[in-house]
Formats: sequence, C-alpha cells, structure tokens
Amino acid sequence: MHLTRLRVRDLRCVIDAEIEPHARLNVITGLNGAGKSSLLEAIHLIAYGRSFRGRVRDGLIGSGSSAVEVFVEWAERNRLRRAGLRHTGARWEARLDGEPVDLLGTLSAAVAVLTFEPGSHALIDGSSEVRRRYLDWGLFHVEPSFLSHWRRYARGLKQRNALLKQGAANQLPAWEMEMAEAGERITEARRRYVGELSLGLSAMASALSPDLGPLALEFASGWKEQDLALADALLLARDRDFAAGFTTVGPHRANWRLHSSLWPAGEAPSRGQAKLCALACLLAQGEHFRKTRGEAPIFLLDDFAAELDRRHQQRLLEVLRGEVWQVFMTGTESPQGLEDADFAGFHVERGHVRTA
Ligand SMILES: Nc1ncnc2c1ncn2[C@@H]1O[C@H](COP(=O)(O)OP(=O)(O)OP(=O)(O)O)[C@@H](O)[C@H]1O
Repeated sequence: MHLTRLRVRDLRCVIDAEIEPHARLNVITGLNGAGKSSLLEAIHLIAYGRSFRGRVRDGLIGSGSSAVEVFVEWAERNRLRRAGLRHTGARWEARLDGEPVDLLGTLSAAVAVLTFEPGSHALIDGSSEVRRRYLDWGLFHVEPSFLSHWRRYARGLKQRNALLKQGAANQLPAWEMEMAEAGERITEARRRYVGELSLGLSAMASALSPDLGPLALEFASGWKEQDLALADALLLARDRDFAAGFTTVGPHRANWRLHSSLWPAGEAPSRGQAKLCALACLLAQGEHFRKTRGEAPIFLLDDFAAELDRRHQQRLLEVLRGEVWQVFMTGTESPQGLEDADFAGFHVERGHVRTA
C-alpha cells in the first residue's frame, strides 16, 4: 500500500499542509523544529490513533486549535481508499472510505505503518510491554482471529484482577477458563510468529550491518509453559496473586529476547546496537507482512541520519531501495547516495511544506 495524498491540519506547528507522496521514497528535509517529524506523526496517528511522541493531548494539537485532523488517501491493490481522523485529545471522529468508524482499530487494520524513531531502541532494551506490542501488531495484521482471542483474554484478565482485589475466590474458575482458552491460542500464535520472523531477521540484519552477526529471537510465554498448561499455572498462582492483588502469570507477561554474538548473554547492547537491531526487527516484520498479505506496509524513518552513522545510513538506503515499500524519511539534509534514485523531496519551513 502507498499513500497518494496526505493532508494535515493543526498538528503542532503544521497549520494546514498537503502533499502528494511518491509511491516509493519520500525525503522530508528542513531545519530543526521546522515540522518534519510532525508530518510523520500525522501518518502514525492515522495508523495507531496516537503519536509516537506521547499522547495526543500532550501537545500534538496545534496551539490555538481544539483538534488535530489528518486525511490520507492510499492505493491498495489498484483501488483508491481514504481515511480521516479528527482528534481533540479526549474525543475522536474517524471515517474510512466515506463511512463513519466506531473503533480506532478499524483504521489501524486498514492502514499499516511501521515507525522507526529516536525511541525505537526500546524494542530491544525497553520494557517487555514494547516487545509484546511489536508481536501483537504483526499478529493483528496477519492473523485475522488473533484480535478476538486477545480481547477475550484481556476481558478475563480484567475480571480476574478485580476478583483478586476483592478477595472473591468463587468466581475465579470461570474467568480462568476463559483466560486459559484464549491465552493458549495467543501464545501459540505468538510462538509461531516469532519463529517466522526469525527466519527473515538474520538476512535483514546482515544486509543492514555485517557486524550484527546471526540474530535469534527467543520467546517466553509468560508462564512455565514447558511444565504447565495455562489453566494449571493460574490455579497454582492463586495464593500469590491474592497477595499481590493482580495476576502474576499468563500471556500478559510474555516477552522475547534478541540474541546476538555482539553482546554475550547477560550483557546489555549499546544504545547504537539496540537501534540497529530494532531497525532489523522492524524491517523483518515489514517483510513478513508483505509476504503474508501480498502488499507492503508504509515505513516511517524519523531523523534517521541522527540515529545511524553514515555507513549504516547507506546500507539502509540500499535495503529500502531493494524493497517495494513506501518510505517517508526525515532529516535536516537529504541523505547522500540518492543522486540517481527516483524519489520525492519535500522541504518544511515553519510548518509549511513545499516540493523540494
Ligand atoms: N502544540 C503545538 N502548537 C504549535 N507548535 C508546536 C506545538 N508543539 C510543538 N510545536 C512546534 O512545532 C515544531 C515541532 O516540529 P517537529 O518536531 O516536527 O520538527 P522537526 O522538523 O522534526 O525538528 P527536529 O529536526 O528538531 O527533530 C517545533 O518548532 C515546536 O516548537
């Protein structure tokens, strides 16, 4: 899929901007604070209902305005589709192909976007929640039944946690059964997905940087899955969970780890290594999406020159040029090595965008 039109109103310093992006590579340049990242935030907002730089109400809406508005048009299998989102920070209204939308997830399912931004190293060195979200984003897009299992599990977990807080044991078995059934399905899907991602990850990583060596993903389900079914793990954890006041085992505690020969077991990767590995993971996820769905997600690269040294920038550009994805990248300058490339340049100045 690729955007054919992007219109942004009242997002940070961008009061009203419209661009017709290139189907492949879009390079957005401008001075610091010009509003380059704001354009990427607009695309991210449509796909995720939030920014990659915090909540909508925390400064995303341009000062003096009550809502941010984003409109996109995109081509998908020779069909033109469109979506719009108006967000006040507290309330939102969305439309997809001219029809009102009740759930933000409907937009997320339609517009697939992967974002690499200055905080993306958290995928490797941040909390397990970031890594679960990474897996679940992929499964949400490639496995149609995943969302219903996920919702069922989340509802069971919420009910079980409420009962644990109240000290009410008698209703626990019913909710544990719900959690166990849905949770086993979630785990099966996550484990399979991690396996599939691992197949493409090392190739992607070596294209990005030969130094990264072979990479492997190791999945942990959130309970001692090799010894116990989830239903038994929940039963056994009851006393501890009553004392804690929440559920201490289950897929909501799942995690994965990346193994690389660059950092021995027990050692943490450097910030730069974590960034490169996070990028490799995102690219591998995009490639998996493309192979499974038969169309590619849109890739956003915020301030990529500041994130990667020149050698890795060149390698990334080569990888991206070999792919069929639509890419939006920002930087204070256009990257070197694009002289013979077919791409669109946009220049941003105080929130105004023009073709470069
Ligand atoms: N709510 C807001 N209303 C109006 N302007 C805002 C608001 N929030 C931030 N800004 C301004 O918008 C600009 C943000 O731009 P953005 O972060 O997109 O710039 P950038 O070109 O990506 O910069 P850099 O190269 O420094 O990353 C800044 O000048 C900031 O002062």
